[in-house]
Amino acid sequence: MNSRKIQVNSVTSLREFQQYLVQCNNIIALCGAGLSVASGIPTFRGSNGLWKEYSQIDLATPEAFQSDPSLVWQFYSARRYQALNAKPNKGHFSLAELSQRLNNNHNKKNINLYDNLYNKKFITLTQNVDALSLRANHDPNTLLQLHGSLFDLKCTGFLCNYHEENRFTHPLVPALELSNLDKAFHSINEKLKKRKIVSDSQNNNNDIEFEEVDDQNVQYDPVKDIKIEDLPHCPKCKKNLLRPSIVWFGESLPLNVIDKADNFIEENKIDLILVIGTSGTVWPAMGYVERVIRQGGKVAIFNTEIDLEELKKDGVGWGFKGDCEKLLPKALE
Ligand SMILES: CC(C)NC(=O)[C@H](Cc1c[nH]c2ccccc12)NC(=O)[C@H](CCCC/N=C(/NCCC(=O)O)S[C@H]1O[C@H](COP(=O)(O)OP(=O)(O)OC[C@H]2O[C@@H](n3cnc4c(N)ncnc43)[C@H](O)[C@@H]2O)[C@@H](O)[C@H]1O)NC(=O)OCc1ccccc1
Repeated sequence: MNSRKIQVNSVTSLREFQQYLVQCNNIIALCGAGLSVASGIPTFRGSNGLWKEYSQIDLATPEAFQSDPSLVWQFYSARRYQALNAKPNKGHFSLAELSQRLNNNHNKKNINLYDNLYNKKFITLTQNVDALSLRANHDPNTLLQLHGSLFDLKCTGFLCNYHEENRFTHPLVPALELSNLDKAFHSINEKLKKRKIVSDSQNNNNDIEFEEVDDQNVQYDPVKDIKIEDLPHCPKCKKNLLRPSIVWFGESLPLNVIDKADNFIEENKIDLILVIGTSGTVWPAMGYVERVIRQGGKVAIFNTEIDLEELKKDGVGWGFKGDCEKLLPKALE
């Protein structure tokens, strides 16, 4: 197939993609928020996307945590609660099944012949922090959480390397108890809006009047101002705050994760990268697609929004337009 010919959503493209898939030896899946939409987790930039409501800078940076750990903890505690109450969807399960099938074929009896013959390798690079791929029983050795997880915690102390995986406790501390998720997100939004108004007025040095909102008829509880001592603290050094072990903007990805991904790409000629439910705006995550294309590998995009021009320009391979929860099981069967 000449690389310029782009196939989108046609039966032929699906068959052609599947014929190519079975010939591939080394495959990568790069996932974004679109993969978890069917599990009820909002995207970041979609219509009611998180970063639509709030700016990353206010909540997903070390500076934001430094200046207002109470607000940032309430934001991540609410997302943790949301992810805890979510369930993996068929999109997560089809990737997990592929990881179990391809990576464990050495010691399994019931594998079909060609899987073993071709000794295939598959890794998933997820930008999602909701741990739903793990809960879908994806092979943990080949699932790389590029941006960390809502369920990993680490100490903020420079000299303390404490970290824990905590997938079940909610709330982590009584002060982070939240009555209603939407209300919690709404109140965080209100607080940031107010803060923005204040900062805008200061910048344009005009003083502002806040018409006092009498809270009782406003259906949301204002963001709590949780005292530092009531926030999650490190049980080891007993001094410093714990923080979500999430990669915030301006922070490096986990080095062990970068190394594993780099080694996989350097040691294997990657035949195919599945780009699933991501807007491709965050780096260095998107750099992996470029590296596969540079290696001569093909790209298959699964997204509700497919920009054909972009596809044509890159001459990537395939674009499957639609909900990845429906597309992936069919494409990877
Ligand atoms: C915004 C962007 C321009 N900024 C960056 O990329 C920055 C800066 C930067 C670095 N290099 C650059 C190069 C160029 C430009 C900018 C940069 N990168 C960083 O800061 C990175 C760190 C980036 C990681 C930030 N953390 C996240 N998450 C954790 C937090 C949290 O979650 O709160 S990023 C976060 O946003 C990203 C959201 O993107 P998507 O997942 O794609 O979601 P989005 O909503 O955008 O799109 C959803 C898509 O799904 C589709 N969809 C919707 N429904 C469905 C459906 N049903 N089915 C299929 N598809 C669907 C939609 O159409 C859409 O396409 C994810 O990565 C997510 O993890 N760190 C760093 O560079 O550090 C340096 C360094 C290096 C060494 C040492 C010290 C420092």
